[in-house]
Amino acid sequence: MPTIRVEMFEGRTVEQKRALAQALTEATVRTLGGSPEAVDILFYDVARQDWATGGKLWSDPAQPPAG
Ligand SMILES: O=C(O)C/C=C/C(=O)C(=O)O
Repeated sequence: MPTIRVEMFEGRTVEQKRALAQALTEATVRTLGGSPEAVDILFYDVARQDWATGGKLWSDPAQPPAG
């Protein structure tokens, strides 16, 4: 069964997660076939202090551009 992991910043509402789960499930069935009951969606809420991009934590204040 397809299992889709969604890692995103914490703070999304349960309504947003419900809507995203529905949309991802529909897209998966449309693309791969099978039944919606075979699709699992796992949500992982990540704190901004636990996520870095380009070597910078998302919880840290943005730096002004150099120059
Ligand atoms: O919006 C989120 O929940 C996570 C976003 C991450 C990024 O925008 C990124 O890693 O660049």
